[in-house]
Order: sequence, then C-alpha cells, then structure tokens
Amino acid sequence: MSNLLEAHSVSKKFGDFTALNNASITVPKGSIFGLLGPNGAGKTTLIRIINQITMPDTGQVLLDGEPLATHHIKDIGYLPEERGLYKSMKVGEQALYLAQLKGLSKAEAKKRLKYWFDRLEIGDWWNKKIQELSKGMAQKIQFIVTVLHEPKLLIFDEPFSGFDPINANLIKDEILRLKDNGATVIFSTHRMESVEELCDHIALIHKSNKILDGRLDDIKQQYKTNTFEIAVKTNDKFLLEKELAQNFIVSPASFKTLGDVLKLNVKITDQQTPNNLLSYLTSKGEVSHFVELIPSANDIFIQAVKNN
Ligand SMILES: Nc1ncnc2c1ncn2[C@@H]1O[C@H](COP(=O)(O)OP(=O)(O)OP(=O)(O)O)[C@@H](O)[C@H]1O
Repeated sequence: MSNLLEAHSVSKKFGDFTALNNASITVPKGSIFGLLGPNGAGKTTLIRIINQITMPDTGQVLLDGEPLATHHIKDIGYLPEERGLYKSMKVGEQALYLAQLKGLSKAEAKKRLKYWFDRLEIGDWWNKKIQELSKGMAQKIQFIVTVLHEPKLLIFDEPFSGFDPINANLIKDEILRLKDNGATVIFSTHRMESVEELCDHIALIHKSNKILDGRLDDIKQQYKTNTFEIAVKTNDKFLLEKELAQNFIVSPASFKTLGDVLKLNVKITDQQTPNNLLSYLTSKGEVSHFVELIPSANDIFIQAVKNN
C-alpha cells in the first residue's frame, strides 16, 4: 500500500515553546489514521502544518510523494476543531457558498448538498438561519462541507465533540463509508475510546513528541500482556487460586466467585503458552471462560507514556 501523506521530522516552536518536536507520520492510502494524545500534545499544530495554515520550522510534508504546495489545498478537506459559520446566513445559502469555494459549480454543489442533507437527515433545515441551529446541527453542516468536494485526504479535528452518541455513531459510519469509497482519513482526538472501531493506524503524540505509531492491530499485539480472563467451576476456589499462583502469575484483584465458579485474570510467563494454562485449568475443573485480554487504546497510551 503506498502512502498518501508523509510528514518527515516536522518541528514547530512558538517563541520558546516547542509545540511539535521532530514528528514524523506516514499515512497509507485508504487508511483511517488516528492522531491521538491529550489536550495540548501538538496534534492540531501538526494538522495545521499539513493544511499549510502554519509553516513548520523544520521538516517536510509530502502529499502523494510531492512536497505540499498551494494547489494541494483542494485535495484536503479539513474540519477544524474551532468551527465557525456565518450566523446570519441561511443554512443552504452558506453551504452553497462554502462548496463553491472548494471549486464546485453551483449546480453540482446543489446536487451534492441535497444528497448529503437527506443522508444526514437535515433536509428540512435548508432555509433556516445558522443561528437557529444547535451545536451538533451546525457541526453536521460543517462535516458535509468538508467532504462534499471529495478530497483525497480528509482531516477531522475532534469530529465527535458536540455530538450526542446517536449522531456520533452516524458520523462514524459516514467516515467508514468515505474510506470504503477511497478516501484517506486523518482524525485527531484525545478521546481514546473513539478510535477502537475506526482507526487502522494510529500515532500517539505526547508533550510535542510522537511516542508510538503503527497499525493498531500490530500495536495491540505488541502491548499484549499475555493475560487471560478465566472462569473455572471447581470444588475449592481458594485452593485453585493458590495453586494457580504457584504456576502462573495471578492478579488477586481480579478474584471473583460466583457460586462454585472462580473468575480470575491469569498471566503466563514467556516460557509458557496459552495451551499450558488451558490444559492446567481443564485438569482442575470445568472451564467456562478463557479469553485473552487485549489492551484498549487507552491502556496502550498509558503504557506508552510510562515507557517514555
Ligand atoms: N499559535 C500559537 N501560539 C502559541 N502557542 C501555541 C500556538 N498554537 C499552539 N500553541 C501551543 O502549542 C501546544 C500544542 O497545541 P495543539 O493545539 O497542537 O495541541 P492539541 O494536541 O491539538 O490539543 P487539543 O486536543 O487541546 O486541541 C499547546 O500548549 C498550545 O498552547
């Protein structure tokens, strides 16, 4: 898979403050790439550099293998975190105006807007004033205007803030559909839980530095702790827990009992295999649950910060 975007060793200072320190990212074509990190980490700074709103002090950004140039602006659809619409304009009028700025003819813009307004169930709002819209409603308009001209690269900064869970899901599904139709997506968020179902690649930014990146599946494998959640039916739960602790590494805090079932998190050592644990458990009782614990993006982030 070739890369749509590459940022090489990008740094940016504001006065004495380093907002971004030598950060590199590679965004494969057709991927959804999550730029993750706490508030103030430097995500928006990197996104603004990609959008040519801010110039980097050092480093280079390539789009489709070429250095970024002004003509690339139409190849990128950008939904900024700070969102503003002209309050006194009507919704349809405003959307048409913004769509034409992206290079669409009026007729084409109208056709595409009608499609999207119906899709996001806001067809009735065409003649309403922007100031009558709630935050989430206005955000839907801005989402539409960002994707309308079908740019190669879509960049969404905190796209779900301001949406209720139902509309956040609606937007998630639309982002996945845009990817299926060939778009490449970068989105930035400090809410790790929103990445699990969406991103195939992630980069973690912490205090201006990129501290981790790669395919989410690969990273999850790397951060696995070989821990299994087990449930075993046994005559003596306390004896089994004690015996388990002699052979494996148990997490006492996870000890739970329900009738004659012992539930526990058990970690195997590097010398052991999951099968060693499973065979052992089967020899001791009836195993009703045996699942490897996969770290969440949040667990990975906490661990990566500790390792740095
Ligand atoms: N134009 C600027 N002038 C001075 N400092 C800035 C400027 N832009 C960003 N910064 C600082 O750089 C740091 C990184 O900001 P940035 O907006 O990139 O963070 P972020 O990761 O996007 O955070 P958030 O999730 O809160 O948007 C912050 O401490 C911010 O105050």
